[in-house]
Amino acid sequence: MTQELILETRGLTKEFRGFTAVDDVNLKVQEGHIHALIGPNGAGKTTVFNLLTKFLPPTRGEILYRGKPITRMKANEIARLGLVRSFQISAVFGHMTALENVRVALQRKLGTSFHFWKSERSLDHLNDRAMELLDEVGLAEYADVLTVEMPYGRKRALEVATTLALEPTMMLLDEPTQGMGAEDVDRIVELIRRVSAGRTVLMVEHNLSVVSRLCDRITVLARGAVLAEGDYQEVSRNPQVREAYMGSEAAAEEASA
Ligand SMILES: Nc1ncnc2c1ncn2[C@@H]1O[C@H](COP(=O)(O)OP(=O)(O)OP(=O)(O)O)[C@@H](O)[C@H]1O
Repeated sequence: MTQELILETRGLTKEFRGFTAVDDVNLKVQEGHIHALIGPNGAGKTTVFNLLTKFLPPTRGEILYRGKPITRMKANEIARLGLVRSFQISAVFGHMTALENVRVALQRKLGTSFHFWKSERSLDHLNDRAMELLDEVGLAEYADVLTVEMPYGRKRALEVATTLALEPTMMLLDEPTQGMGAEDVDRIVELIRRVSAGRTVLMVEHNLSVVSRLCDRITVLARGAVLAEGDYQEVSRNPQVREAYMGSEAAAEEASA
């Protein structure tokens, strides 16, 4: 079996004024996997995600994509290499229809190619492709609906469609099921499974049932460092992982008491 790494971090560290939020993290994501980053509150998941997606510069360490350093590249540069962060809902335009939003994403991908705009047929082609992408995420019937009028779960699916427009090799998803009811969660799980075919996915996810259903490999962070790594069976049996989660639950209960 080939075990090609697509994304790797070496000694990734982020300090905020002396506080180490991410501490010497060596992450290895295998090509084709759905890989989850989990951990109790404050473990550093979001900070790692923001380092990988270039929202934050690391204090130390390296990020490699397909063996090449991307540590100092910008978000749009890594997107061109195929490493794409799913857009936030705030980046989807509410006053546009679902179809128009996907079209804008496709246009963004085409960017500078001026010749493209000269032909009526290319615009038709753009519409066809946008429709295909909507269909892929189960939103064909929402094509002409204004985004602002779409239910929350459907907006997240639209966000995935706009990400797919950039033809990612690897997708980075930040809590894709956050704030969703059970029905939407199931739909997004199926969607991620479907769009992960032929791709690699790295996701930060709080919902452990989602992680157990979807992920090939899981990295558990605690206090900024990697606490455990393995498949769901392995990490959920790990006593240190259980303790880290229980500790944080007890702390949360205490805080809300
Ligand atoms: N910009 C910042 N300045 C200072 N400290 C920060 C900053 N961002 C994050 N931190 C701290 O770094 C630690 C890790 O935060 P992070 O948000 O990455 O954790 P998380 O695992 O995503 O948590 P949660 O599950 O609660 O979202 C926390 O203690 C947080 O307070």
